[in-house]
Amino acid sequence: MNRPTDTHNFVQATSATGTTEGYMPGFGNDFETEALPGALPQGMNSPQKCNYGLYGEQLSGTAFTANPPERTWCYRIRPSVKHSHRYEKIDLSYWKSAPCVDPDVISLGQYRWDAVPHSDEGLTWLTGMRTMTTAGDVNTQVGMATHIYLVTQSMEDDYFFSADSEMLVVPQEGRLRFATELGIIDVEPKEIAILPRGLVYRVEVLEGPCRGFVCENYGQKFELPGRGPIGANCMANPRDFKAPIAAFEDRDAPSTVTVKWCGQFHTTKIGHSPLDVVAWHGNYVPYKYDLRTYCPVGAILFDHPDPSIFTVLTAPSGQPGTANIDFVLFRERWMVAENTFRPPWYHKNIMSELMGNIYGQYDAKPQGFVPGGMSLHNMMLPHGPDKNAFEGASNSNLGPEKLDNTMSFMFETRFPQHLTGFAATEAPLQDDYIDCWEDIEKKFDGTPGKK
Ligand SMILES: O=C(O)Cc1cc(O)ccc1O
Ligand SMILES: [Fe+2]
Repeated sequence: MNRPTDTHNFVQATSATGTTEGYMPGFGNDFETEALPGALPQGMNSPQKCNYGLYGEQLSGTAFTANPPERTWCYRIRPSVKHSHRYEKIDLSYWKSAPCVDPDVISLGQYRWDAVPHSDEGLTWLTGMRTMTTAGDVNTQVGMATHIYLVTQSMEDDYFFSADSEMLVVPQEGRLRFATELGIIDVEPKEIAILPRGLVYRVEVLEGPCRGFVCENYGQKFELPGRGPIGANCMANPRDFKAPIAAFEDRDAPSTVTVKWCGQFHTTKIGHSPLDVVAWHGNYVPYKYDLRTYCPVGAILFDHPDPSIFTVLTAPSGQPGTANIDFVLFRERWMVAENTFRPPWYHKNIMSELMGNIYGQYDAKPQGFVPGGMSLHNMMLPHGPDKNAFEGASNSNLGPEKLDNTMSFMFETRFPQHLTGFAATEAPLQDDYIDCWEDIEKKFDGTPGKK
């Protein structure tokens, strides 16, 4: 029943559906999985002695009394407290946390970047993380950071967890493996992965170089948005979210565990792989989601709805309806609205909008917003279609039109986003971005019906 995987001699459970796919379907489910038969206690969490000599350990991702509480019970070869050194601070100077306001940087502005290029330097998940913006405050667990990752090297005997954040990973190039305490998640472009706060993992390169975007969520976890009148179907469907089946390695090797904690990085040494959870059950899990399964709902007669209609996941704040972060997807879809200016309208927004292009062309910006590139339209800063998009969309024949080969996304937060020094000076900022609106002409001449 159990099958070893190709790397590091993992022993992996069989999936709930009896296949060897490696994942169990469902968002927010209470899962159970074991990589060795009988490793998971039944009917109780803390038997006096666990089978196989395993140690029971609970990972709590919400307050005990949250509604619903989220936690996972792990049955592991060694408890995670076993480490041989005090934590030492280490410097990962490109990975920033809020509050991070550089007095030499002006965050007020409309900004756009080309794809950050790879370098010759070998970079891992930790050394290759490049923070672009930060918002809120990591210490009070509100807000977020956005990063670009440039990864060419696997972590070998090095492991990581973030006590600060849940990480939403949006690959744009290459394939990555997240070997986690709870199992293995492989992702490639058009998929996303979510790594919960506190979960230990190692990141391996399956096919490099790898580039992508990360939203580091300091606040409450991402959840599915309320569906309101849309009802039970379409948008992101719960069954398309996949949690890994249990997989463990029993490996003694000098190893490090790096911890991100209150914006700082600390490392300790252990003598074994911490990916030694043989069985687990619970609802606090890493997961992946295939963006191609997102079923967009939109305007089918006239006008252009707010982009909240394309929300895949939302991380709530304490204020109902006002997210800490929304993760919004602009993917292939039909445009059919009659007598309508179809691209996004010109607007100012209290939320700040960080966008990334996974592939193709975005309708409001036919040029300049390139795959791997990002743009930032900060709190209350006007933006909208560039001159070409405006002219095209206000003069085209409005038959049904398929927007094909297009996938961009937005990390939208209630907090203003501050640029890092890297974003302002090292990343390929397009100095002429605001010129895309420069040639917008005055058409008004006092004549009604002017086109
Ligand atoms: O600015 C953007 O391109 C994102 C966006 C898209 C949309 O359809 C409506 C509003 C909005 O902010
Ligand atoms: Fe916008």
